[in-house]
Amino acid sequence: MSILLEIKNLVKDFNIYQLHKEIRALKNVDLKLEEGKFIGITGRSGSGKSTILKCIYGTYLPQQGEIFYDSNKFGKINLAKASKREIIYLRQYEIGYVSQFLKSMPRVKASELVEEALIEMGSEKSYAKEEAMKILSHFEIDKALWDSYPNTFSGGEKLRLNIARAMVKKPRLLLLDEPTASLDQGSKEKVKELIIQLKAQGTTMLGIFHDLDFMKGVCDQELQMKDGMLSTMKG
Ligand SMILES: Nc1ncnc2c1ncn2[C@@H]1O[C@H](COP(=O)(O)OP(=O)(O)OP(=O)(O)O)[C@@H](O)[C@H]1O
Repeated sequence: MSILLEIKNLVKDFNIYQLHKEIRALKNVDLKLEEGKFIGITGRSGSGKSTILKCIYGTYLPQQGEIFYDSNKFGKINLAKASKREIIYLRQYEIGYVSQFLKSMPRVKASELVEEALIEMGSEKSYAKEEAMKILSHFEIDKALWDSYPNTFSGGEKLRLNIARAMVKKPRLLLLDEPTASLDQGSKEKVKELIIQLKAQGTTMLGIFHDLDFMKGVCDQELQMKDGMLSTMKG
């Protein structure tokens, strides 16, 4: 199996200027993710888990280290040094990110939000509509809501919509930032089913989960984050 993502010696500091303080959120993090595999990261709040994903997704720029991603379009690319244009391309076509928070757009209906994710990738409108309907049904988002604006949705509905939008694209690499944090057991199971399906279709995943039971059976490897360092789970 080939390596899809390789992180070497990643360091990320945050400067809190008002407090004249510097936080080292990531301390020499290394990670290797094989194509088609799913690595799960656990760890205490504030240990640096989200920061890793945000560095990969290009939201944060690390101070040191490399994030090699084997892109379809660009070949092996260091995401820590990629241009804005390259990051935008990769977000559109290859790398997905699901967090607990929905980035809804004003006056875009729930179904359109999902359809647009596919249209952006070049899908036909009719195909996008069909796929959007399938995934919204899978996540049991009430049909009455499909034509509504998500800013009025409940937290759980927003979250399920967010997951649907990222997963419908079947990205090559999917980053999951505690996507099930505030979901009930039934919705968590739906997410799990889709993760298993996506994996079977070849999506590689790196995810953060607090719920260790959820990770069982879906992750190929579990890593633990502690004080900005990543290690293999024991026991
Ligand atoms: N944008 C930022 N500016 C300043 N400090 C930040 C920023 N993002 C994260 N940090 C700090 O970096 C550290 C790691 O944060 P991170 O969000 O990666 O933790 P986490 O393990 O994902 O936590 P949680 O499980 O609570 O989401 C924390 O001390 C946090 O306060």
